[in-house]
Amino acid sequence: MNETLKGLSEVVKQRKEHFEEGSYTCYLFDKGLDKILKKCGEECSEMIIAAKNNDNEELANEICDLCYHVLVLMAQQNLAIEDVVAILEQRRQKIGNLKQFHVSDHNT
Ligand SMILES: N=c1c2ncn([C@@H]3O[C@H](COP(=O)(O)OP(=O)(O)OP(=O)(O)O)[C@@H](O)[C@H]3O)c2ncn1[C@@H]1O[C@H](COP(=O)(O)O)[C@@H](O)[C@H]1O
Repeated sequence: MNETLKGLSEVVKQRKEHFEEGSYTCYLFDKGLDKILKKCGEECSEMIIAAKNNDNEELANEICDLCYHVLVLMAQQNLAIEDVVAILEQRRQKIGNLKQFHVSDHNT
């Protein structure tokens, strides 16, 4: 798993366990699920607009905002990043195998 995402996920989980003055993450946990969901929706819309405007610098920044808020959502719901990555990995292997199958199918 990517170290940056893993590190950020750890910080977010720590913020859920221990209050820290001035922490935006603590502010989100304090507000609760509705606020976190609202922020995920908002950041998702901003990502879409950045893509529509063909602004890749803005798009990258909005994707970062969205990833951060999704990590907060996962911590709020007690969903471990490892569990999400495991599903991605299963899909990667399954789809990789399917492609191999189709290629060998064509060659026979
Ligand atoms: N990656 C992020 C990150 N991305 C976005 N944001 C915050 O998300 C907010 C989104 O901006 P908006 O203008 O949409 O929202 P706002 O008007 O500030 O706030 P709302 O009232 O709308 O909630 C900003 O305040 C950003 O600072 C983040 N805040 C924190 N992190 C990471 O989380 C770590 C812990 O941060 P703290 O919890 O603040 O210590 C940091 O070191 C960073 O690595």
